[in-house]
Amino acid sequence: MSSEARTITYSPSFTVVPTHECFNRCGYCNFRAEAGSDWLTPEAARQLLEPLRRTGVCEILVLSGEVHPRDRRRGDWFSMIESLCAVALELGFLPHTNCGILSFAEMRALQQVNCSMGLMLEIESDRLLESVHRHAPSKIPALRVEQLAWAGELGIPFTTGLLLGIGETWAEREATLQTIARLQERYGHIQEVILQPHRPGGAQHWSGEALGEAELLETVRLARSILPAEITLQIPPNLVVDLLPFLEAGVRDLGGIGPVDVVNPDYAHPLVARLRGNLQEAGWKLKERLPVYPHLYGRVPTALRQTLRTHLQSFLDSPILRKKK
Ligand SMILES: O=c1nc2n(C[C@H](O)[C@H](O)[C@H](O)CO)c3cc(O)ccc3cc-2c(=O)[nH]1
Ligand SMILES: C[C@H]1O[C@@H](n2cnc3c(N)ncnc32)[C@H](O)[C@@H]1O
Ligand code: MET
Ligand code: SF4
Repeated sequence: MSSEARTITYSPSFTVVPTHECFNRCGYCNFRAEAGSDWLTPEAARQLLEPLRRTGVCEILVLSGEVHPRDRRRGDWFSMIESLCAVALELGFLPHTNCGILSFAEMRALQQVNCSMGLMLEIESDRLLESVHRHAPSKIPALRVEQLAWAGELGIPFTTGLLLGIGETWAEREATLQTIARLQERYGHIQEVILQPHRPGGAQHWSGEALGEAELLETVRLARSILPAEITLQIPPNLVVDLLPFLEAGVRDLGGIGPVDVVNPDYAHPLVARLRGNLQEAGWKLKERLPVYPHLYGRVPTALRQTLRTHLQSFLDSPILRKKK
């Protein structure tokens, strides 16, 4: 393999949670809280983000619980997320938002203040609406497929993925991957697919077990055989013991790495320096990337382009990327 092929990327990121409040109750969720839990104000967001300037963080990952589209507080919830992204941008960061199901107008509005966005397809199976997704209307597969198509129509660089080990069959995994491949063929906006193994935490209702690594590895191989080559496969490094077999099977990205994984708070992210060292010993080079992949830079709103260029320049200037003399 050429040295170029032995590169694996990650995004230096920091996660901000507008609210843990969510009207869905996914059986596997360790993140959600009941209505009435705190919402983040733009002032609090500014205080949180200000100290992160010039620390190497590029991406602000906005991950949120959801307020029902027909709830009278939906407008306020949406405005909170929009202003949070605006604050992040103003401070020189690049937002990537995954706040669940959006109306077409909401998605278009968030596009203006995000360099990419995301929504996990999870598993395209109506059967799961009787188990883990029984109380989660946002997880109706047809709704989520429509969201991915809307993002495509709007030309938003997009991250999606599968949540694995939630009671799905191999046929359902395959069908989910095929749907993503079909959407990509039509719109070309999907930059990466996360293969997210279910990991149990203290707060979830459902008592399912963790997905085994051998099965995850098999799924990576399946994904690589179904998805077009321009879609990067991502595995969260804090949810597997040994990354190397996954890299051999075609994983080329580790996603956002920051102080905490708010979705799986019991699983600490590895330290980047340590990860870099371990990967280097195995012949892999760990490299920073922005929340948008290079072939989609052209789809980033013009108002965000200067910030994009600034971060790219700082990558080029950083000592670890400087060429050996
Ligand atoms: O640290 C995490 N980052 C998560 N991310 C962050 C992701 O790794 C990066 O934001 C993207 O690679 C963009 O840079 C998600 C992004 C999405 O669009 C959709 C789902 C996730 C899920 C997680 C997650 O569980 N934990
Ligand atoms: C943000 C994304 O996090 C994933 N997610 C939610 N709960 C868990 C869990 N216990 N283990 C792994 N991933 C999870 C879902 O796929 C969601 O879409
Ligand atoms: C912890 S999940 C955060 C994103 C959103 N609520 C979803 O499930 O798609
Ligand atoms: S996974 Fe997302 S949609 Fe489901 S309960 Fe948790 S926060 Fe809500």
